[in-house]
Amino acid sequence: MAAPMRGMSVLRQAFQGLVRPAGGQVCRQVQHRCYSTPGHVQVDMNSETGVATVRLNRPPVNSLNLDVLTELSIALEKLETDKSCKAMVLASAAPGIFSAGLDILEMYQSTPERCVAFWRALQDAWLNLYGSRLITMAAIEGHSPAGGCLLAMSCDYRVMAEGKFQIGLNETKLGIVAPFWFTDVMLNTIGHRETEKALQLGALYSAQQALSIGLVDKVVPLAEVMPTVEGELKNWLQIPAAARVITKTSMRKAVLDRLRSQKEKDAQFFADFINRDSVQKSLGMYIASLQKKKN
Ligand SMILES: CC/C=C/CC(=O)SCCNC(=O)CCNC(=O)[C@H](O)C(C)(C)COP(=O)(O)OP(=O)(O)OC[C@H]1O[C@@H](n2cnc3c(N)ncnc32)[C@H](O)[C@@H]1OP(=O)(O)O
Repeated sequence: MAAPMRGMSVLRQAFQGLVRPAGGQVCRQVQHRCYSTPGHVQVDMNSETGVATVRLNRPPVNSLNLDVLTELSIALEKLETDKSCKAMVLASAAPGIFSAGLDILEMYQSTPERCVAFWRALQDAWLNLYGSRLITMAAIEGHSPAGGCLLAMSCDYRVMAEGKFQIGLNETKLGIVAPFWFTDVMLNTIGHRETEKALQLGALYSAQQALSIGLVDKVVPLAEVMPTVEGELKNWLQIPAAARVITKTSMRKAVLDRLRSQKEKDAQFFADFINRDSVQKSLGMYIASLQKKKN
């Protein structure tokens, strides 16, 4: 095993294959390279097709805390610079869930410093995903509220499982406000009128409803989600990459630049907003309602 390089986190080095994380496995096969770490993001790179599958793996609900977001960001950075990688499928390793969104416990009774660090990690993960040169597809095999919906919307294409699962930006129901860049992504996905309704109501949609407003692109039985994504990828992979990337970049640049130009202000705003007494009270009540659901 290579010695860790100074100035580089062990986590980052592990993802770059320089060190083997304690207790983790780095396995390399002829066609698949899987970076399986004790962390919460699994990357399986198929070097024959150039398609990487990135699975969120933080059971029970893949809530996005500082660690998950940091790992996701690093995984995306690594794939971005891997010349053999052409496409990325974002999926979940936890059954019945894509992601429950941001970890509410990161926002409840946290310190302002932790809130800022957490928000920066979210900003970076999102900038890497929305700004990726890769073809990105979301395989939504379960619930996908709030931050989970943001991740899915930030991909180029979404396939969702039919049935009881829900997707949407439900922030207002928690007494919080979707940040401007969540709104921008939703505007780019479903248009102004639907976004106004969706955000004010904190709407969570069934897969069929999401399909009808263009929030997802295809709805299929659960077992068909991955095969459908793989089939769709074949179409996208046939398009000359440079032309596709320039088109994608030109359509997303304004939204990406809007956040890039005010990252620190946005992080500070989040920390101040989330620590307001009224917001903390709403979050406390929402957490209690999640607990009560079980009893
Ligand atoms: C300005 C900031 C913007 C914020 C954007 C956000 O992302 S805020 C997060 C919003 N997320 C939600 O509103 C989702 C809340 N969760 C649910 O509705 C359900 O958990 C879900 C996803 C439908 C899954 O239901 P299921 O019945 O399968 O699981 P259960 O509710 O029993 O949850 C299991 C345990 O996970 C805890 N949990 C759920 N969601 C979160 C979360 N987002 N953050 C932290 N923890 C979460 C839940 O409380 C359960 O915990 P337990 O200790 O087992 O009781």
